Amino acid sequence: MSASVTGEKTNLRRLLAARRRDRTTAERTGAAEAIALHATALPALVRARRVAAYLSLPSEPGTEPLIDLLAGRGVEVLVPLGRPDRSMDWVVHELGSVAVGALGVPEPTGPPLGAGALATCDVALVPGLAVDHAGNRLGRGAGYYDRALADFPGVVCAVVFDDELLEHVPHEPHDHPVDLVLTPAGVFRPSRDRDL
Ligand SMILES: Nc1nc2c(c(=O)[nH]1)N(C=O)[C@@H](CNc1ccc(C(=O)N[C@@H](CCC(=O)O)C(=O)O)cc1)CN2
Ligand SMILES: Nc1ncnc2c1ncn2[C@@H]1O[C@H](COP(=O)(O)OP(=O)(O)OP(=O)(O)O)[C@@H](O)[C@H]1O
Repeated sequence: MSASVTGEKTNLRRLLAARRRDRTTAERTGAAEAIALHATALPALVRARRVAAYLSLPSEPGTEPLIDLLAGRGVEVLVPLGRPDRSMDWVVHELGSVAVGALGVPEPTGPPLGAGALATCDVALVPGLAVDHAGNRLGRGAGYYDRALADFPGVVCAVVFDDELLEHVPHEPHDHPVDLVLTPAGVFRPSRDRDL
């Protein structure tokens, strides 16, 4: 069963990546702004003192307006550094200190705090290619986030485009479900009970 789920994930990733390539700059810019707007009213983020975010790739819904908004409110924002062993380290996000890392992902250049810094965050904003109505998230297939979130005690919030909130996403036992989904259309609260 697991081998077929892995294959289903690969096929779905391909389809979603192709869809992302077709999005216009206007759609991406609009999505980034709308996501930040919805985040302003999200209680988990309003309460948060420290938030784990990520610096978006051009293909992803942009996180810059959201990070600026949080930082403007005095929230401390951490962003990840991918390590070769597929763990993530965390760095305090500061304007102007970003370089493109080995995976093509924008990465902070400040001092790393260690993998344990994630556990000190109230909310983790996580990238994904899709999320389903039960909160199952499809990532890039490297397992960075599933590994990091395995013992995360805070609120996990995925950020995706509207048409990436799907009825069903193939998932495996190691996949860490998300508590919330932010899309340009608003906030979605997955109901785990629907994954029957
Ligand atoms: N913005 C962002 N930062 C992130 C992640 C992510 O998905 N997005 N990660 C989540 O794990 C970690 C880095 N892991 C990654 C694993 C694979 C690829 C990858 O396959 N990149 C493609 C290009 C993807 C694109 O442009 O859309 C490639 O190199 O071909 C990238 C990052 C930590 N930081
Ligand atoms: N908690 C974990 N401990 C060890 N290995 C893990 C863990 N979670 C996932 N993996 C491994 O990582 C690989 C990729 O997993 P998966 O396809 O679910 O990634 P993904 O959810 O798409 O990626 P990401 O979590 O980075 O967004 C799999 O081989 C899986 O066994």
